[in-house]
Amino acid sequence: MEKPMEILQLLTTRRSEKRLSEPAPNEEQLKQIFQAALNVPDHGRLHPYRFIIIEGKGLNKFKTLLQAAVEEFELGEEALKKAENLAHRAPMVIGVVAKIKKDIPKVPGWEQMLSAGCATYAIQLAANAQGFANVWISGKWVNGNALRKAFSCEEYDQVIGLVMLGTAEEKNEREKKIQNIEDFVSYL
Ligand SMILES: Cc1cc2nc3c(=O)[nH]c(=O)nc-3n(C[C@H](O)[C@H](O)[C@H](O)COP(=O)(O)O)c2cc1C
Repeated sequence: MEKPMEILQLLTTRRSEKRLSEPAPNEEQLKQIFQAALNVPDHGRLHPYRFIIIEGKGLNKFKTLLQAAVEEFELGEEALKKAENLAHRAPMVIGVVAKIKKDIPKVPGWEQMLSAGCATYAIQLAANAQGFANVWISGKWVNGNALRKAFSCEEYDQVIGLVMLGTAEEKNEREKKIQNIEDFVSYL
């Protein structure tokens, strides 16, 4: 490990940012982000994740997919506005799909889902490490049929995240999240 203190600094101070503008990661920076995602713990080397990059004109298509989910689930006018805002909240979105195989006895679905979750977190950290801000969003629209189809989801797949990526408009200064480690950690 080259610079352990810097890594710890990132892990212990990371924060999400919801107000994001240009620039988003470029091709080289995205490669680093996906290399991080592809190196998470992965039982059976199943690579149970797929990533969909949404930027430029893709963001308009993304908006129609979110709006389709609002209609499909009858979420109402407010959700429609929320969908529109979400599609224009960041210059880039990475959709993360957990690719779940049901027929692998040694690696149940929950393990595959966790691997995909780790990959999503790795995307966030690798983006942070390169100076980009982000937030992991889900919402009811992740189950929308049109979105699932656009993300090439098969029957047991789950869209687990829409990672909004860009540059922080204003730095979100908040206190460290965990106040009392003792509330969460014990010895056997
Ligand atoms: C699986 C998952 C789904 C999430 N979905 C949403 C969401 O739809 N909307 C939202 O505002 N935050 C969502 N969050 C929480 C944010 O990503 C973020 O963690 C939260 O706002 C706390 O900020 P922090 O990461 O700076 O502590 C989700 C987090 C996870 C892990």
